[in-house]
Amino acid sequence: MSAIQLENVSKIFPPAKKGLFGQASGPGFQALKDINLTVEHGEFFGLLGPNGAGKTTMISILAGLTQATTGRATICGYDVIADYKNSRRALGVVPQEIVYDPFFTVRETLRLQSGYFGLRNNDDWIDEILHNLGLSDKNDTNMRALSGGMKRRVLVAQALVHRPPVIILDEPTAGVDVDLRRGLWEFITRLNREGHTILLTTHYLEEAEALCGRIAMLKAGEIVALDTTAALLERVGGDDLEEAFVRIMHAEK
Ligand SMILES: Nc1ncnc2c1ncn2[C@@H]1O[C@H](COP(=O)(O)OP(=O)(O)OP(=O)(O)O)[C@@H](O)[C@H]1O
Repeated sequence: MSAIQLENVSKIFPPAKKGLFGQASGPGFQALKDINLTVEHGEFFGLLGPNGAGKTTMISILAGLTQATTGRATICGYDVIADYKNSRRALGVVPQEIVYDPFFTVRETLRLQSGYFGLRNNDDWIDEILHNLGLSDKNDTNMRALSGGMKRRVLVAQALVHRPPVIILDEPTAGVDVDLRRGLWEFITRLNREGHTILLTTHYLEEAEALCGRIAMLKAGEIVALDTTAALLERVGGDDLEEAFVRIMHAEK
């Protein structure tokens, strides 16, 4: 049983409705085309692709936030639709968008998140997460009083409160300073060493090159490369992953 599995997953977003009677304005948009992907337990996996390639759509399907039009997705063997509760329990997602409740402090936010998973007395683990993300001194700070980078740290913390075996990070280092980047990657690498499966999307390709054992590249909803980072670099050539990425994205199909 794999950590993450997508079998023949396609996603067509319905067309926007317009007019008095809400007529469909077009054929809809195909964001994912017949995706087959397996991530094994313990992998540090990179999902790369240009803006609009379909990365967030794929993550939303795995998190049960968007339904695939066709195909099937599982987390630790749990179907993301039929067995939503178990699949969601096995997964921690750090979303790309910064969303938060402005009425709570950092600790209250994390206690609330723990409550969603039925976890009481989770403060020891919350303390450890806060420490590792450099947030200990923001414990009692209201969410709206945090800087953008600090709010992002809280999103990471929220994804980890229930100690999920699979962690998906959707561009977690966008807009965060060098210190947090380093701290965050140390912490995530440690979690990976302890057995957590990590799926990361990022536009910082040097981060992906340093961290990910295997990489999938998405282009216009299709997987155009899938291999170990080392094999990709060797096969495509170039000095680094950024050059390999550019070559793959510009290659004719
Ligand atoms: N709710 C929606 N309705 C219609 N189209 C959508 C919807 N959500 C996403 N799309 C379209 O699907 C495509 C894939 O979007 P997605 O957000 O998955 O890309 P991405 O690879 O995560 O991009 P980025 O790197 O910019 O975050 C885009 O063309 C986007 O406009």
